[in-house]
Order: sequence, then C-alpha cells, then structure tokens
Amino acid sequence: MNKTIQFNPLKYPVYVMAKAIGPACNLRCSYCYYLDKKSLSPNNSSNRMSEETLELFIEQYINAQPGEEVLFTWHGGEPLLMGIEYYQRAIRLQKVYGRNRRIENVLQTNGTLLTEEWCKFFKENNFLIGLSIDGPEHCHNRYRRTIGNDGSFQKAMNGIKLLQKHQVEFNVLSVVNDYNAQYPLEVYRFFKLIGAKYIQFSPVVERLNAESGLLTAPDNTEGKLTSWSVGALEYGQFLSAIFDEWVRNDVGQIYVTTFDATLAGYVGVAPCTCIFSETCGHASALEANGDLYSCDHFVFPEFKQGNIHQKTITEMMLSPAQFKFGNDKRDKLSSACKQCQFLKACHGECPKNRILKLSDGSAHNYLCSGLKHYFNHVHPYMQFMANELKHKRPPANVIHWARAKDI
Ligand SMILES: C[S@@+](CC[C@H](N)C(=O)[O-])C[C@H]1O[C@@H](n2cnc3c(N)ncnc32)[C@H](O)[C@@H]1O
Ligand code: SF4
Ligand code: SF4
Ligand code: SF4
Repeated sequence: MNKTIQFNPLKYPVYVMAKAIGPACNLRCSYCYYLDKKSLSPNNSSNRMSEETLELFIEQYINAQPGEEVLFTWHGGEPLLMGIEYYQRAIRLQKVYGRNRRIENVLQTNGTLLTEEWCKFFKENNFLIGLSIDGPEHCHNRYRRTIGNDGSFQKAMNGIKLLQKHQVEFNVLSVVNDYNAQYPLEVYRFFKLIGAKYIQFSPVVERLNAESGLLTAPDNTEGKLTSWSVGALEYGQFLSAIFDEWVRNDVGQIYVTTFDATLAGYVGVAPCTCIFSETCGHASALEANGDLYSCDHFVFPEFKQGNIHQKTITEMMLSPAQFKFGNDKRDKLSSACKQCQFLKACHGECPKNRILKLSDGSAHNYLCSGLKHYFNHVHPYMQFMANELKHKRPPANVIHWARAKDI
C-alpha cells in the first residue's frame, strides 16, 4: 500500500465523488447509468467501501486540495444504504486529517430512506443534500421505481418533508427524459412549490449494447439509444419553456444551473458546471474498492486512472491521462462546434453526449439541435443580464425588461 502524502501543487481544487456503496441501490430507476456498474467489480460482492479504504480516501483527498476548503461528495448507488455510523466515522476522520481546514459534505440521495435520525445527523454536521426528483408524481414515477416496481414518489416526498422539518439545506437534481420533457412548466412549478431554490437538470442520453445489455461507453459507436433518452429538440424546448417563466418571475430567487452557467459564458467567467466549461476533468468518481475513474459518467475500464491503494488521488488527478481527458473536451470539438456562434457558452456540452458522427469523422453532440434552440431563445435575455452585470447592476432587472417586451 502506498501511503505517501502527496500535496497538490496546482491552484485548482480536485473533486472526487465517493461511491462508498458502489452501484447498490434500493431503487431501480429505468434510466440509471450506474446500476449496471456491478459488472466492474464482480468479486467485491459486498460493494461497501472498507474502513481502510475510507481512511485512505479521506487522508488523500484532503491532501489533494490546494486551499483551506475541502468539499466531500457522497454518491452512489444510494449512499444512505451505508448507514449513519459510516458517515459518523467519515466525519471523525475528516477532523483527524483536516487539521483545521474548512470541510463540507454534500450527499446525493433518492431521499426514500431518509428518517428523523438521518436528518438530525445532516443538520448537526451541516450536510447539503442533493435530492433526486423528476417532477410531480406522474413524471417522477414514470421511471423512478422500487425493486418491486412501485413508484417512489411518496417516499421521496416524505424525505423532502423530513429535510424541511429539520431545516436541512437541499438542492433538487432532476433528470430530463422522454416523458417529463413534455411537461416543463408543471415540473418547474412543482419544484418551486416544494421550496427548491437550486435546481439542476440533467438530460438522459444513454445507449444500450443489445448483446451485453450494458450501457455503451460514450466513445463507442455501437449501441441503440434507449427509449427513455430525451429527444434533442425536446430538451431545448423544455429548457426554453422554463427559462421563459424564470426570466419573468424568478431571477435572483431561484437558481437553475443551466441558466447560471449560460450567463457565465456571456460574462466570460468560469461556469458553475463542467458541461459548459471549455475543458473538464476536475471531478472524478471513486468506486468502493478504491478504483478512480476520470468522471462519474465515464466509469468504463478504459477510463480507470488507478486505485488509491497504489497511487494517490493527487497523482491520478494531475496525471497526463487525466489532463488529456479534460482537454479532449476542447481538443476534440466537432467541426460544427468550432464554427458555432454559441461556442463560448456551450463548449460542445458534455463529451458523454458526443455520439453523433459528422461526415468529416468528428464526434458531435446528440443534443446539439436542442442546445441551439435554447441558446437562440435565451440570447437577448443573456445579453441584457450580462450588460447589467457589466455596469454593476443586478441581473434580476431582466424581469422588468422581459415583461415590458411582452406588452
Ligand atoms: C446515479 S444517482 C446516485 C445518487 C442517488 N441514488 C440518487 O438517485 O440521487 C445520481 C444522479 O444521477 C441521475 N441519473 C441517473 N441516471 C441518469 C442518466 N442516465 N442520465 C442523467 N442523470 C442520471 C439520478 O437521477 C441522480 O440524480
Ligand atoms: S436511486 Fe439513484 S442510483 Fe438508484 S437507481 Fe435511481 S438514479 Fe440510480
Ligand atoms: S465528461 Fe461531462 S460530466 Fe464528465 S467532467 Fe466532462 S463535462 Fe463534466
Ligand atoms: S450548440 Fe451545438 S454546435 Fe454549438 S457549441 Fe453547442 S453542441 Fe456545438
């Protein structure tokens, strides 16, 4: 085992999503890209990160940060399946290895296993919770099903009520699939109704290999698009419809990651999400056995950077292979993206969605027609907000401007 301490000599932080439970989950969401990762570690039947691996991860991860702040992200599978004691141990280890650094924890959950006890623990330890919910009941239950094939909406809502009762901060993470994409305003208004202030939309674009029954790696040309993947144009129309409501009512009150990140592109600052940044590769995924992959959406053997029992996180995250992974987002832009008027805001979106082949051989983003529809739609409003920011005025002034335009 290599326990060498290696500090991060660079300025930017690195992020690792820890999957202490591996792909194990109490739900069976049809579109889930993680459930079939069981095939990666067939010998690790328990799929739980051992105490030894947890300690090594915490020590290495803290050492991999260049500054005082350290953000732990607990992911899965379903991270609550690990039990509270596991996270209590993690907090103790963070204190031991943190040496007075400012440590924060984010946990991404389906919410169905939340209890009073969990919420008390999260409140006491200042966790930020990412809650997965796809909209009102008919939207959520379409694909987010239990092992027994029941809808999980009521249980997820029960989780939200508990979080609210204990005043635990939470964000909403909603996938956009072929079904809920048809109900943009219903979905958005529902999130406002449940008190969500930060909303992130994640489009489903997945292909299945007919022979293996497994999801296809993004760089693989095989595989058939799943029926639950969102249509490209439908995705753009979904975002545009929500934008229209947001820009007239909610700017400065409700934060939608896609809109914030788009504005960042217009202002020329780094966006809050990797998908709209020029390069990526700062956020990797750690499997229960210590294997580290380039990105949560690239957990395929060819993107494994090593194992924390043999190499440090710093070494793997600052390796030429990981830099190449991140720079490929820019260096392998399709010919169409290079000429696009929205390149500075879009940057070809996420490489995992670049599954179309152009005639010159370059890989192009499947969502492009929808992204163009969205960028065209929001362009005048983004220009207005960027100008307000330039003159040190609040971008929320766009609300009056947009309403006046309607008259
Ligand atoms: C893999 S889950 C793990 C954490 C937890 N079980 C949950 O559902 O929040 C992380 C997030 O990915 C989303 N997700 C799952 N499959 C997806 C896919 N094919 N495309 C985009 N997002 C997906 C989930 O809805 C969830 O918000
Ligand atoms: S709850 Fe999360 S990990 Fe479980 S199947 Fe659904 S998306 Fe996947
Ligand atoms: S591949 Fe996509 S999700 Fe992964 S880091 Fe890059 S932009 Fe982000
Ligand atoms: S809108 Fe389409 S062409 Fe333009 S940068 Fe994005 S993916 Fe590329």
